[in-house]
Amino acid sequence: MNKINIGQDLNNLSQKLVNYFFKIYLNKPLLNIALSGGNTPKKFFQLLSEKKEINWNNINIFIVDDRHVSLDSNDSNYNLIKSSLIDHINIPKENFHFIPYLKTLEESKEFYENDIVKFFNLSENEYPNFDFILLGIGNDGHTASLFPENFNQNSIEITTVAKNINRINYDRVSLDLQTLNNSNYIVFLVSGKNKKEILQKVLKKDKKYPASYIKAKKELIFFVDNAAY
Ligand SMILES: O=C1O[C@H](COP(=O)(O)O)[C@@H](O)[C@H](O)[C@H]1O
Repeated sequence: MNKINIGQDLNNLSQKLVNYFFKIYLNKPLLNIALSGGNTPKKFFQLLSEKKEINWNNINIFIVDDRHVSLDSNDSNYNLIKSSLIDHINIPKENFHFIPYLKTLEESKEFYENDIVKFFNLSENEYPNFDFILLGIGNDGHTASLFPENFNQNSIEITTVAKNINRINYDRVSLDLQTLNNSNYIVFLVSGKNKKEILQKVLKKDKKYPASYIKAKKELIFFVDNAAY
């Protein structure tokens, strides 16, 4: 049975999500989290940055996925998370782990994966265990950068790439399915009437869509507004 938390609108939903995140933080003030980009989480990031009770020294922030694009581009998830959250909180520079824009997509992927392996001190065949992951759902059922075209439910990689998919503007690097599913708390944040149809399909676990494969170790919860539900 899906856990769903409904908000009147995106503002109200984002505040509910801050409260949810804060409860997780109170239980475990040392957190390793991964955040998605896109438009939907901006309000959540702003409200989270205003939560003065959070000591960001004890939180490490990773990025769920990013486009292979310069970091100052408006299409960069790094840029979005930095400008709407990181720039407004007191967090040590080394606590923000992002996907660098290197010469090739493969180099960016390798750099990020090495960063994860080192940070979590992983042995071979181990996955990082994030405490909290924020995900979105695209209209095509993608989540992170796991699109119907590049998604492989049997992949054993920590990170993956979305490459040469004609309908998307940029190639991308992403946390892969096993990494996402090895996380404790996963939230899907979904807003707006254009997400209504795909949300119902993902809630019914329609296997055509990568978002339907997400499971969490402790809790998977959908934060949705009235328009999307
Ligand atoms: O492409 C992306 O879009 C999804 C969904 O974004 P949304 O604004 O429509 O919720 C996002 O989760 C992902 O990180 C991003 O790269």
